[in-house]
Amino acid sequence: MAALAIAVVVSQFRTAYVERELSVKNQTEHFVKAMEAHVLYSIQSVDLSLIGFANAIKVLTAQQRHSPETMSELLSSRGSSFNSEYWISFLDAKGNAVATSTGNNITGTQYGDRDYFKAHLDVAMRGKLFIGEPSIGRRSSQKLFFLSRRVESAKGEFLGVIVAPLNVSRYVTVFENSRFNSDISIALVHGGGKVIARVPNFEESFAKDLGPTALFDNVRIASSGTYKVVSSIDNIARVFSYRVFDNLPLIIAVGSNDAESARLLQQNYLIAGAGLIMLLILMAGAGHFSLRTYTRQEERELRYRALYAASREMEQKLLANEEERKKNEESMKLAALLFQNSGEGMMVTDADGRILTVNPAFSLLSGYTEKELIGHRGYELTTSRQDINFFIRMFESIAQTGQWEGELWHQHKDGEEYLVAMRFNTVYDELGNPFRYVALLSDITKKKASEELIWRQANFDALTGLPNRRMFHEHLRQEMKKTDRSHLPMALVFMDLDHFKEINDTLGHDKGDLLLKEVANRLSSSVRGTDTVARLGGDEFTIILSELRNASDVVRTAQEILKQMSTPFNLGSAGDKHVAHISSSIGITLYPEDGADAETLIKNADQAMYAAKQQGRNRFNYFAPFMQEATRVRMTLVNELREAVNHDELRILFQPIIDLASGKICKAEALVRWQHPVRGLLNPAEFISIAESSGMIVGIGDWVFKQAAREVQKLQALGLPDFQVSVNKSAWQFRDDGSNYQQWLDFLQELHLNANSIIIEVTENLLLDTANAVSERMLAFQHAHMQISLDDFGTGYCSVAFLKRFDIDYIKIDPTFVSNLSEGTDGVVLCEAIIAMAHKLNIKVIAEGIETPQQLAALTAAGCDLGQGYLFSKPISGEELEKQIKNEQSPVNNSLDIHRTTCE
Ligand SMILES: Nc1nc2c(ncn2[C@@H]2O[C@H](COP(=O)(O)OP(=O)(O)OP(=O)(O)O)[C@@H](O)[C@H]2O)c(=O)[nH]1
Repeated sequence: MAALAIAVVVSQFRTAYVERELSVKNQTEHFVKAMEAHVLYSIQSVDLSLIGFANAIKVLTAQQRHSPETMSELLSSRGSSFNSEYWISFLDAKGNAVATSTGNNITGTQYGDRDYFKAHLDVAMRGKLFIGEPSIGRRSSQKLFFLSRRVESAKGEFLGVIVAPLNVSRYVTVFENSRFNSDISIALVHGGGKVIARVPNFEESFAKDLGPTALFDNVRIASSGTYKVVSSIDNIARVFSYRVFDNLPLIIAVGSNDAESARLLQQNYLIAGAGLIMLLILMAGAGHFSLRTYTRQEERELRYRALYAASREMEQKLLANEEERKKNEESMKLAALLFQNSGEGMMVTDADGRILTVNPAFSLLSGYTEKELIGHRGYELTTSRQDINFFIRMFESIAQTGQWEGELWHQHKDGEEYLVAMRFNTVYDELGNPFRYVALLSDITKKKASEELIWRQANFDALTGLPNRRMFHEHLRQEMKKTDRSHLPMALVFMDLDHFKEINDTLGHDKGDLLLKEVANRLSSSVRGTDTVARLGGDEFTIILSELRNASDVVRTAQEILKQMSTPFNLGSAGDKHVAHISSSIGITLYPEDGADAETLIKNADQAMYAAKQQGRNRFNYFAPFMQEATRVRMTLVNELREAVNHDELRILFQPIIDLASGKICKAEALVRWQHPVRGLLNPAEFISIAESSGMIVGIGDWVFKQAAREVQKLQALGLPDFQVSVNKSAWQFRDDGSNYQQWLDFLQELHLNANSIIIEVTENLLLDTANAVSERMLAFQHAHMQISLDDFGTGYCSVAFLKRFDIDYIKIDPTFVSNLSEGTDGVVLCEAIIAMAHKLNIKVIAEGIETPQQLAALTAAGCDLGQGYLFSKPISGEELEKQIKNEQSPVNNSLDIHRTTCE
């Protein structure tokens, strides 16, 4: 039992001892934490002010930085954010005080010897907080320690130190209030060894060097810990817990005196040694002690818990603030980084618009260094392209909204002008007055140029530089609106060059381009500067004659354009003379008379132009409503003709050509007809021009050629191996790429026909118009041994030289000459002359439109070789032709009879 009792007592004693030790340790450790939290919190809030001021000073001019008034104003401007426990001073790069937030005059006081000033001379301190050793203030005589930061320019140049001396008494008060037990000591110690604040015995301990004490022996081993030592300050044995602040040269040490506990502990030992009798009492005493110890423990625990809760709260607050501080610091760093490294130019000016700082991108943009720009006004960089009103509007916007955004021209240091996109923002002070202006700029010269290029490409014709169709439509709508307001009429002139395709074909596309450019120039100079000349495409141009005061102006302009277009164009250079002759056809519509909307107006002008073409070109035409009807009819006909080709409504007829010497049919001209379902049989005059303008002529021409070839095959098979059929080939077919020429030859081969079974009939004008491409095609036909016949001879201006040049086989005297053939008239003389000339050139002559025996007689007398006309036969079907030829081959021959009768 005794053994048991002793074991219980020892165990109890041990438990109490361990508990006490643990509780003292816990208590000091928690104190340490709480105090550290408090100190950190206070330092952090001061440091935030330091960072803010360091950044503010950065953008000041040197003059402002050295001005005690300016600096004092700046430093005291945030007076509300700190109280008398600390103040903020700025020391210049030599350690001389410039100004302080208290407003006291400290200018010139030297602080160059202070540890914090010396520390900041080293660039390694950039962006770091330095805590200086505690000392007595040089002017305030207060017990202080110092928080400080290096101040640099944007380029990293050392400008001085911003320092916050902190009165340590604030810590003394806090520490004192936190002590619930006079045994407890709390000390904040600088990493260099000196005591910043300590309770108790603050006065004696301030700035005392603890470097050689047990505290630093322990600090050198670990950043936190607990040890027991007799204090060198008050000679009391304490359990000390300490902790070195993270990243700061500060240590907090809390000591707890456990003398009373030690005394009670000793009692326990005595009782344990008094013997068994006393065992129960001892046990009770131990219990009592235990109870008392517990009670005191509980008390302490409660106070500790309260303190711990407060410290946790403080810790959490601190953590939150620390996070905020870190965030602030981060965003400031980020802002500084952005400022330095941004590709966008940045400029900060003071409230008067004087440049305080610019970033490297701005220097790159402007060509000026920051140094060269500081003190100047932002607008000095702009060019005269902006007028005073531009700046007035800009300043108004800034004054009203604090912002401005827009584009303006700047001039680079080298003189070159560049366009910038600029955003202006105002930074206000606490009173809401503009404090700084921040401008962000980027060079958009190239972007603008390419946007402009895209815009030009979308709105202007690349060849002539005139507005294109799109731009024209826009102008037209605007002008129509103007007319609606002014009630002054407006005319739309639609001009299309005549036979421009032939310029391309004969002179080449490049010369065609040159001509179009020159046309654009001539048009522009034929109208007023306010009129719009546009190129719709190809050889189509439009002119808007706006706000016409006089109706005759339109006629005069149209006439001037006709004149300008028919004046020869010199398209060559000095050594290469190319003169092109052309003309134009013009259609005119008036707004609002001829159309209420742009589309109608253009469509009607086009119709009027088309009518001018139909009437023979080189003329102008006003739009008239009947043209709409004509257009409608034309469109219907185009559609019907398309159907006609598909529905086999085309017919081919043959008009016999008679050898006047023998009176026999030796050739025939193939003539196309359209068996219209409603209108009956139509002559080519009624649909060929439609076929040409719609491009259907090519297909129709091929079809005619094949029908003619098949017929020749049949006729030759009748025993006339030299029989020939002529087919008309329009200028359109020649203008076409001519690719079907080889197909025609292939087709003849398929039918086992010689190429000269077919005669190609062309008109005089084709020869006149052609030079290269068309003549090549003509020669190609001849090369393949097809013969060429020149239709309508005498109606045009074909010269003898052309006849030779194209090696023409036949000329056909136009029916107008033949109808004039009565004895003694000019007609006879003309026919005789044509025939004589043709024979001289080895060309045979076919007279067309012979209707009377007299005509036949005159032509035969003049030596004409061949003839066709109603006197012999109307155009007839292939079968009828075959029949006639068969008839001829029989003993009774009607044609010959006619011939004989006539000749007799
Ligand atoms: N050189 C050149 N030719 C072009 C250009 N654009 C279109 N053309 C040609 O211009 C010609 C326009 O022909 P059209 O107006 O249809 O006919 P045209 O020969 O003038 O005859 P009409 O208008 O009936 O008198 C076509 O041959 C086009 O290939 C261009 O930019 N340069």
